[in-house]
Amino acid sequence: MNKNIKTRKADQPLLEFRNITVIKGDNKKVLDSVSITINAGENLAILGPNGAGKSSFIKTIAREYYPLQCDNDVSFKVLGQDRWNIFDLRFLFGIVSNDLQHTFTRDITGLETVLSGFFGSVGLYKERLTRSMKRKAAEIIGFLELSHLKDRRINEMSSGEARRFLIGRALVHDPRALILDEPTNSLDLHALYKFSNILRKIAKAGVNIILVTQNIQDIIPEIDRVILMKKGKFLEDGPKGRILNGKNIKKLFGVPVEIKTKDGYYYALRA
Ligand SMILES: Nc1ncnc2c1ncn2[C@@H]1O[C@H](COP(=O)(O)OP(=O)(O)OP(=O)(O)O)[C@@H](O)[C@H]1O
Repeated sequence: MNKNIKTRKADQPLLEFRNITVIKGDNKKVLDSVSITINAGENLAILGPNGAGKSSFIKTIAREYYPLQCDNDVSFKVLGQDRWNIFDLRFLFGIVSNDLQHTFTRDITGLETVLSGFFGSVGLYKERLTRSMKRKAAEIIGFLELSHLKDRRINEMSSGEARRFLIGRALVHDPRALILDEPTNSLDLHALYKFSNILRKIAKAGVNIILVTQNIQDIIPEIDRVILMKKGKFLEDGPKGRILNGKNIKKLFGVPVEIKTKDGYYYALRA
């Protein structure tokens, strides 16, 4: 993978949110006074049950959702800056969500999917492709072990394959962090293992991973920090070994579990 894709040093935190509250629908606090600092170079997971507010948190990073500004002590900064051009911000964070995947239903090949990342479009129209764009897309596709599928239409791929192409699309801009929203949804065991290995490869190449999930076993060994989220709030935030215990997981999902670890992965077994 291109050296540029490695983490670039930043003297500011990648993201600094303080007291972020987002209200949606019928006065529902989808985020309730959330505070978090993410430093450059950190890999983290946000773990929580359905409806915890995980996707809303990602939408707030992407500025699809905006926080209330009722309090002076609200911070909504990315790389030390409050104001952002929305496109710059979305290229800074490579966001791959199930919503995005649902927009890729047309006859777009894997290669076109990745190339469309340069334009923030869904597939290619009359965009001018440069040689360096083509070179970079081929490099990323090779890195993600997808070369054999590059000419296949995305709507004729398995969920796992399509998702990897969407990750490729997000990587064309050398994002500071790759934000993945429930990336293992609908993957079978084989696809899950494959996906996990590819994610580890991306993290080892120096791309920071922000993984949002409801499955403990999605947390790859390269992720050290875990945040537990429920009802729009962050309940716990810290090193994985301290946070992932039976008591916390019961608090989160309401079921008694025993936590086991193997080869750097964590598993919740019914207690
Ligand atoms: N635009 C919106 N309008 C109304 N309610 C919303 C909106 N966005 C989110 N919500 C509500 O906020 C809560 C949190 O939703 P969100 O999708 O962020 O949770 P989640 O943790 O990602 O859940 P899941 O794991 O099921 O995807 C849910 O109750 C959801 O219905």
